[in-house]
Amino acid sequence: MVVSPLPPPSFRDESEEEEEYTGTSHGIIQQQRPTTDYEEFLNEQEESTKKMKNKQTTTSFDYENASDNDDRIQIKPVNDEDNTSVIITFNQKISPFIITLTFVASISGFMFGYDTGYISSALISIGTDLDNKVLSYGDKEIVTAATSLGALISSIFAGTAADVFGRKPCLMFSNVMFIIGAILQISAHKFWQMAAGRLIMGFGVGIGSLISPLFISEIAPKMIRGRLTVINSLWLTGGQLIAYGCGAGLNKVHNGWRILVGLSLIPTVIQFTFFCFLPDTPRYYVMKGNLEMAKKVLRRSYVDTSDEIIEKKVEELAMLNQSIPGKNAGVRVWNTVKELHTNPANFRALIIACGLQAIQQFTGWNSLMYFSGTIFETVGFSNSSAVSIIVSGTNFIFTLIAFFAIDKIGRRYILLIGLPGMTVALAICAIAFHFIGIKFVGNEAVVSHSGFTSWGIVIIVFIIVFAAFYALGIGTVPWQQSELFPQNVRGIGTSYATATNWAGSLVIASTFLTMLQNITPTGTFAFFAGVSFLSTVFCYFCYPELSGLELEEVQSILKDGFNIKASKALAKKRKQQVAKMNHSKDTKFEPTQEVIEEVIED
Ligand SMILES: O[C@H]1[C@H](O)[C@@H](O)[C@H](O)[C@@H](O)[C@H]1O
Repeated sequence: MVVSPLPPPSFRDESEEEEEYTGTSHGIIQQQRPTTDYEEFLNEQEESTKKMKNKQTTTSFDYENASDNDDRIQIKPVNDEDNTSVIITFNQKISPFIITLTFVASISGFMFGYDTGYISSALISIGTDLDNKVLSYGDKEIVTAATSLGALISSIFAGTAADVFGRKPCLMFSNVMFIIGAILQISAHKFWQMAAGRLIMGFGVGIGSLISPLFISEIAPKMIRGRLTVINSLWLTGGQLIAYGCGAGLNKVHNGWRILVGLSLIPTVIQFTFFCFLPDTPRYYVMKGNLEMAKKVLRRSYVDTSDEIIEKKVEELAMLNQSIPGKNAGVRVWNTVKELHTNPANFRALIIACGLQAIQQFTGWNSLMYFSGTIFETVGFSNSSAVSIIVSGTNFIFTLIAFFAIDKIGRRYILLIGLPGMTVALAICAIAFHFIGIKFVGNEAVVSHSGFTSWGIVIIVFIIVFAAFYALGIGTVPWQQSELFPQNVRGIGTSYATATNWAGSLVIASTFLTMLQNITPTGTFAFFAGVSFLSTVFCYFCYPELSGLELEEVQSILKDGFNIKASKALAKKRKQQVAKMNHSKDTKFEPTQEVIEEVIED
C-alpha cells in the first residue's frame, strides 16, 4: 500500500466513490479499497504506520548535528508505548496567544454556570410577572428543566457539527442562541415565552459545554492540558457562584430577574466579538486538510519553536489523523459511529467518558445545588441564598485546587481521593438525616425535632465536605473527555459523553424530590453514597492516568485494555522528560545536547 505523507481531509468530497466501511485500526492513511480482505487491509495499515513511524524516528531529526540552541527534542518510544506513540514533542511554553484562546473559549463555561445558576433566584423574584399569576410548582420545574433539555438536544448534534463546520463557528452559533434566548426571556410577559427562551438558551449551553473543553484540549500544550481545561470548569463554577451572588443582590429589586438574565448578554457578546478575530484549532485544520492554517496557528502558539519543528509536528498530526470515508455527510457520520463502537480503543474511551459523566450526575451534586436551600431549611437554617452561596463557593474553591492538582498529581489520583471522600460524607449525611426524622408530605418537609440541632450541624458540615470532594475530582475530571478520543471520532465521542451528562442532570433534578418523599432523605443519601462507592471501584479499574500524554498517545494506552499500570508509567516518564527540559532551560534557555542525548538513550 502506498502511504502518502499527508492524508486526505477527514470529510471527503461528495464526488468520491462510496465503499462499505467496516471500521479501522490505528493507522494513518485511509484509502478507498474493497473491504473483502479487511483483515489484510488492517495489517497493511498497521505495517505502514510502523514504517512511517520508524522512518520518522530515524530521519526527522538529526541528533548528531543538533545545535545547543535547538528547541526541539524528540522522544523515543518507551517500553510502555508501542510504535504508534507520538514521537515529536518540543518545548511547549505557554504563550499569550494560547492563554487568550483558552480564556475566550472558556467564556462558554461561564455561560453554562451562569445560565444554570441564575434560575433559582429568578424564579423567586418573578412573582406574578408572567401571565399575572404566581408560577405553580410544575411551571417552575418546566422553566428550570427547559435549559437542561435544550442542552441535551443540542449536545447530541454539537460534536458532528464541530467536525463538519469547525469548533469556532459552533461556539459562535452558541452565542447567537444565548442572545436569542436571553432576549426572549427579558421581554417575556407570558410563561411560554419564558420557557421558550430558556430552551433556546439551553441549545447554547449544550453546544458550549461540549465544544469549549474540546477546543481547549486541542490547543493546549500537553503538560498543562488538564489545567487549561479546568479553566473552563473554573469559569463554570464561578458562573454559578456569581449567578447566586447577583440573584441574592437583585432579589428585592423590581424586575430584578430581567436584569439577572440581561447580564448574561455581556460575556456572550464578548466571546462572539473575540472569535471574529481568532482562529480555529490546529487539529481541526489538519482534519480538514488545511495544513497551512494549522502551521500558522501552531506558529502563533509556540513562538519559540522553529518552523522546521512546526512543519514536522503538523506532518505528524496529519499522519495520525485518520479519515472516515463516506459519500455524503450522513454516511460519514454513520461510519464514524461504527468506528466509535467497533474500534476497541475508541469503545474503551467511550465507556470511560460516558461513565465519568454519568457518575458526575448520579452522585447527586446538582440536586444538592438546586435544593440545598430546601434541605438546609429543614435542618433549621433559613437563609437559603446564603446557603447556596456557601455551597457553590466551596465548589468554586475546590475546582481551583483541582486546577493546581490535575496535571501535577494527575487526574486518576484526584478522582480516587474525591470519590471515597464523597462516599463518606454522603454516608454521614444519611445517618444524620435518620436522627433528625424528616418526612416529606407533598413538597413540604415535616421535621420531628424542629430548630437547630447538632445533627443539623453535622448535615450542613458534611454537605460542604461533599461539595469539596466533588469539585476536586468528579466535578472536574469528566470535562477532560476530549483527550480520550482520537481526532476522527472526537466530535461524536464527546457528544455521547456530554449528552450523558445532560440526560443524567435532567433525571436527577426531576426525581430528587420524589426520592426524598418515597425513600426518605436517609435512603436518598445512602443511594448516592452507594453510587459513589461503586464509582470509586469503576475508576480504580478503568481510568488510566492521562496527564502529560499527547492527545495522540492516549489511543496506544487504550488499545488493548485500560492499561492502568502502563499509563501511570508513561505519564511519569513524560513528566520526567519535561522536567529535564525545563531544568536545562533554567541554565541555558534551551535543552542542551546532553539532555537530548540523555532522553534518546532512556
Ligand atoms: O462540572 C460541572 C460542575 O460541577 C457544576 O457545578 C455542575 O452543576 C455541573 O453539572 C457539572 O457538569
